[in-house]
Parts: sequence; C-alpha cells; structure tokens
Amino acid sequence: MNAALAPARLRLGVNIDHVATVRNARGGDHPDPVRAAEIVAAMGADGITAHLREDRRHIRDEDIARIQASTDLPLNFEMAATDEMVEIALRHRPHAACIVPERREERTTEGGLDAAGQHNRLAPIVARLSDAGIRVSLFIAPEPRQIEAAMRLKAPVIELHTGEYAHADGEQRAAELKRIADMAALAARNGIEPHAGHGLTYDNVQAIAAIPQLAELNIGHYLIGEAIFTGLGPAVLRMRELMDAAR
Ligand SMILES: CC(=O)[C@@H](O)[C@H](O)COP(=O)(O)O
Ligand SMILES: NCC(=O)COP(=O)(O)O
Repeated sequence: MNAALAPARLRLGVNIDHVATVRNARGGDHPDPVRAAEIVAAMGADGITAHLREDRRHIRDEDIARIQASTDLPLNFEMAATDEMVEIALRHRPHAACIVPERREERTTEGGLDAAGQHNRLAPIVARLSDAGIRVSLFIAPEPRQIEAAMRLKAPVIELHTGEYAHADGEQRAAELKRIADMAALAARNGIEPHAGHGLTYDNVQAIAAIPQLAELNIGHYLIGEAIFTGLGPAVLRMRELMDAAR
C-alpha cells in the first residue's frame, strides 16, 4: 500500500439497521439498536450508520435521538431525498446525512442515487443540510457522471455503492473493483471524500479496504448476521482486523 496516498485510518461505520429489523419482527423493544450502538462504540468503531426508511421497516423515528444520546460516535443518517427526511435530519442534526435512493418495494438499497438525473431536486436539499452544518454524502454508483454530479452539487462526501461488486464473481468482480477504485480516485482528485459500502463481508472487504483513497466503509447486514453466531463485539473486531490488514 502506498502510505502517502492512504488516509490515516480507514474508518469503520457500523450500520445497526438490522438489529431493529429483528426487534420489529416481534413488535417489542428487544433487541434494541441502542444497545448495539453502545457495543459498537466500545469495540472502537468510528461511527454509527442508521437508515430511517420511509416505511420504517427497521430504524424508527424515536431510535434516532436515542442512538445519538447513547454514544459519542458520529451518526451517519441515511435518508431519502424527501421533505419529511430533510425535516427530521434538521431536527436531529447528525454528523452526516447520506442521501440514498429508496423504492418502497425493494428488499434493500439496490442501486445508487441518480445524482446526475436529479440535480434540481437534490441541490436545495444538499444546500439546506450543509447550511445546517451536516456533512452531506451521496450514495452513488461508481460512475463518472455521478461523481461529476456530486461535484456540481458541492457534496463533500460520496459513498460508492459496493453491491454490484459484492454480488459479482471472477472477472466481473475484478471489473467492479476497478470501477470503484477508479471512482474513489476521481472523487479524491476533485476534493470529495470517498466512502464505500453495501454488501461487504469478511470475504470481500479487503480488496475494497485496500483502495487508498477510501476514508470510510459502512457495513451492516453481514456484521449483524455474524453477531448471531459470534456476538457483535467480536464481529466488529474481526472486520476491523481485516480492514487494517488490507492497508
Ligand atoms: C443504504 C444502505 O445500503 C443501507 O441502508 C443498508 O443497506 C441497510 O438498509 P437496507 O437493507 O434497508 O437497504
Ligand atoms: N451504506 C451501506 C451501509 O450502511 C451498509 O450496507 P450493508 O452492509 O447493510 O449492506
């Protein structure tokens, strides 16, 4: 690894949404994503990510303030580009707001935000959040036109969607990895801090973690799944270890 290119430490943001998915399956308050946030903080993770979906299928409104109160870690609030979500973000003022695409019928966030095609809709949202001191991130596919759109929108951060990479094999995976590496470099050259996430696992994280320009990975579903078998603390530590070994 070229130490001159790599940010000091690749941050790990842990997405705790799917603790809430399990909680909601029974309609009660166990397992509590706040307890997960506390464990994640104690294990030395660098941030908490939570996605308040429009349908509230996992994280709910009241979780946001509780998560913020439970740890000093920065909260990366994932949100759709809607008036409702902007108001919620402005009320809670998280460290960062990551604007994600949302389709109610999807199983998960299947693709990146079309920042290039939605400039006029996104511009006032990015401006309002930024004016409130919230660090805006755009969850986009690793495509040059989306990076260029992020530049036009003056977003300080992008998060590259790694789902296609995670689902690909062989040559296709290598091509996806190259796309992510190239777009991380393009973003960094243009003053945008690149992050990455979605579908990352112990098996596929290292090639992504080795991309020198990336400053942060956000990882959730796999870690929460592993936590069932090993506990959340050990799962976070193992992911951290793999990330560190890749740099
Ligand atoms: C935007 C994103 O990738 C995360 O929010 C993560 O996937 C967890 O939420 P979903 O599984 O509901 O998409
Ligand atoms: N933005 C990606 C994220 O927060 C975590 O995605 P996943 O690991 O749950 O697929």
